[in-house]
Amino acid sequence: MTTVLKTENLRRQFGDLVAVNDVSLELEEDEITSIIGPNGAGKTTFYNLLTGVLEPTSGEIWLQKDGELADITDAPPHEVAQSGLSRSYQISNVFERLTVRENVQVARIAHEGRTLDIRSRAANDEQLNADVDELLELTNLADMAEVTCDELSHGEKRNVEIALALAIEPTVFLLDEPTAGMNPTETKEIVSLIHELNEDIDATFVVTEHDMDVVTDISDRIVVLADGAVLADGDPQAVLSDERVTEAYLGSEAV
Ligand SMILES: Nc1ncnc2c1ncn2[C@@H]1O[C@H](COP(=O)(O)OP(=O)(O)OP(=O)(O)O)[C@@H](O)[C@H]1O
Repeated sequence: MTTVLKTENLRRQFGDLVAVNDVSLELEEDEITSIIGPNGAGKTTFYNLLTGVLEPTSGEIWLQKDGELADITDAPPHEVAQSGLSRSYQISNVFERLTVRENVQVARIAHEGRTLDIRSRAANDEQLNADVDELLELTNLADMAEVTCDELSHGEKRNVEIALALAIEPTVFLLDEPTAGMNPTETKEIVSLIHELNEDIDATFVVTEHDMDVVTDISDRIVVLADGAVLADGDPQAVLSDERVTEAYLGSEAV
């Protein structure tokens, strides 16, 4: 097994409150890991640390790049993304007035713009179009490529957000509550898309999700955070039948 993302004693305090408490995790290539926990457990803070949105109080973050783990602890968000850690937000992040295709093109150009000069960009338009077509196919958006995003349903927009996150060719893909605000049909569709993507692309998925049916369906591994620390970690059945996990959720809202 190859470790693609590693945290070592990762900690974040807000004053005296320890939101993430010395979390050490190693995430393995090609696995879907769900990070769950009751409200206030530290999931969002942990994600914000991984993506460079927040600076850790202490500890380290390592991401696989070119076959080696690189220290990204102090990298700002754009550098973290450029290094291969991509995040799809639960809050809609698309340009409403652009078509689906244009949105994906913009994301792809923004990614390539960091690595190619203008002359080679122009020469690479064909490649760009091929890459965009592939991203649209992967995310089941080929049929609605020319539709402007303000005409899409909530579920369809989520697919666009996923396409945008995939445009940077991530090594690790963080999905932040992918089914939030979705109806049962949309939820089913996004779950099957996650399964398909896991087969089709070479990325490791990390998911935070409140819907436990979804968590059970998609996860190879579940990590439970409680009070900022890892309470349980491992095989979904074992973790979900762990009494400590049930207790952690007692008294908090249902997951
Ligand atoms: N910017 C902040 N300033 C102060 N306290 C914060 C801040 N952000 C988070 N916290 C606190 O840190 C703890 C962890 O919060 P966090 O949002 O990471 O949990 P969560 O697991 O994502 O919760 P939820 O499932 O409700 O979104 C909570 O006690 C929260 O109040």
